Amino acid sequence: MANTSIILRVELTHGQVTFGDVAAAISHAGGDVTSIDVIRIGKESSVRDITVDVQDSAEAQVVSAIKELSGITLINVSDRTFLAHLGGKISMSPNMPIKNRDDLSRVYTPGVARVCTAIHENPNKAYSLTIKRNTVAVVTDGTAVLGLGDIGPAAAAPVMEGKAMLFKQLAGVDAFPICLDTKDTEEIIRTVKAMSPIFGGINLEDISSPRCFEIESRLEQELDIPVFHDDQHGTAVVVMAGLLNSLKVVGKPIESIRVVVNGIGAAGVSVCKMLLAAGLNHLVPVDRDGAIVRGGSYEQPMWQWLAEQPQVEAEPGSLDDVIQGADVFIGVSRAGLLKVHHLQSMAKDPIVFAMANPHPEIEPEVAQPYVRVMATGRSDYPNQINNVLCFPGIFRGALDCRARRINEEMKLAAARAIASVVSDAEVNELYIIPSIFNEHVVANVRHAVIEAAISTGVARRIPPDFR
Ligand SMILES: NC(=O)c1ccc[n+]([C@@H]2O[C@H](COP(=O)([O-])OP(=O)(O)OC[C@H]3O[C@@H](n4cnc5c(N)ncnc54)[C@H](O)[C@@H]3O)[C@@H](O)[C@H]2O)c1
Ligand SMILES: O=C(O)C[C@H](O)C(=O)O
Ligand SMILES: [Mg+2]
Repeated sequence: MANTSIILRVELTHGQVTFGDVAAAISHAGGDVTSIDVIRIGKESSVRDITVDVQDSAEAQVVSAIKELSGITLINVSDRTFLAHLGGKISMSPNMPIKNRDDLSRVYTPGVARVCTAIHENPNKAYSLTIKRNTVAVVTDGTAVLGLGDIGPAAAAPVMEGKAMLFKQLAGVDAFPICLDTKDTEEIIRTVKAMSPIFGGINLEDISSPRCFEIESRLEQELDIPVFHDDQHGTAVVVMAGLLNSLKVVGKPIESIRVVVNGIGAAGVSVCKMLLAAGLNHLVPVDRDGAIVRGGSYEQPMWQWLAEQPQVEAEPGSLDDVIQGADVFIGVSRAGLLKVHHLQSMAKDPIVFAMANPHPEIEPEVAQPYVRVMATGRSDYPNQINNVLCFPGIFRGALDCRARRINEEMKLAAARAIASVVSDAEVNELYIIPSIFNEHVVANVRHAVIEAAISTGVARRIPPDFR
């Protein structure tokens, strides 16, 4: 169940109520007091900020429990998550101060003109003389934002800003959120191409399927910088990493397991492709109308591609049917679709990756008694399978070696690099995937990605540590 942290600003009238009464009321209503700040102490009353951890569902009870006490006035309730978003989460800052006319004439007219001319004469110099070498556009149209669906470009911005923060903090990449007010495939392609000169890479984010496949493949063909749809490949890379380690826990080889992937959209298609490339022999892709079966005929080209793969099962059925006997469930669909009776019908030692965000296909507390390995996309449970483990390091590597594209070899190398951060001695049910704060993740992914880029001939520069 999700926890929120709220701050209650209260005025307590001395002699009528004690702080102990307030703490007891909060605790009784399901909240957990984590800190108290005194804002003002007066003769008659005092004002305090009380920070309370509370489950989403109990927030209203905590607030009304406070209101019911006598001798206390609730001045304000603020939510720390909203406070963290005030004014946006990122900003731009110059690399040097402009202190005098001399500085001005170098960074701006007239000095800048010589630099412009140099780039005009040799466009490659854009990499050494502009932000292109380190800048990624995080592009969305707001049509598949987390599992919230088509909420539009403005509402998508907090996710894109969050991705930009993570790019910078984890990998030093300067990423910029671009939220486009169009859902038209051709217009998105045209716009991204038109703005590409300043960027060293394009991270497509939260664009719904099937348009995302066409947008990505066209941009990949038409641009000479890496284009990477994070929800497809970032997710597949991290799922692969988590699965490699989970299979060690349960002692099953990938060749013999049966995997159900629920939700064959952007993330699901790429997850299926990567599983097949890694040697999976029994795959059941499921979308809203049930299993996508071998030999079936589908309008959506990627579903049709799946229907032509020999490892995809031919037996039709709903999730209820096909989950029976499955070793692994991978959910990249919607909240709440997986039930306890599904888990009970799976093979021994079930592995469940319920990755819909922000609410998984099944809540971990509910699933835990029936599964051997449980993972979600969220940071507040163990085993966070989230594409944030991939995109910072993969772009760090691609930018450092000026890769033309991010190819399959680079993705597989990234998956193995993430998995290898957890050693065989460490791996267990609650630790199949490293934390995003593990300092080895980005470094290992970067290294593996550059190595793969060099060996497959897509690197246009050999970074100093590889010479
Ligand atoms: N943890 C992660 O790193 C991560 C990464 C990417 C996506 N996700 C999550 O996965 C989900 C899907 O993301 P996406 O980008 O692929 O979106 P998408 O819109 O491209 O795909 C979602 C798919 O789920 C299918 N679906 C809807 N209802 C279904 C049902 N009842 N049964 C089976 N399938 C159903 C849709 O038809 C669609 O094909 C979202 O919740 C997203 O937050 C998580
Ligand atoms: O944004 C995330 O947390 C992961 C993923 O990109 C998603 O769309 O859910
Ligand atoms: Mg996403």
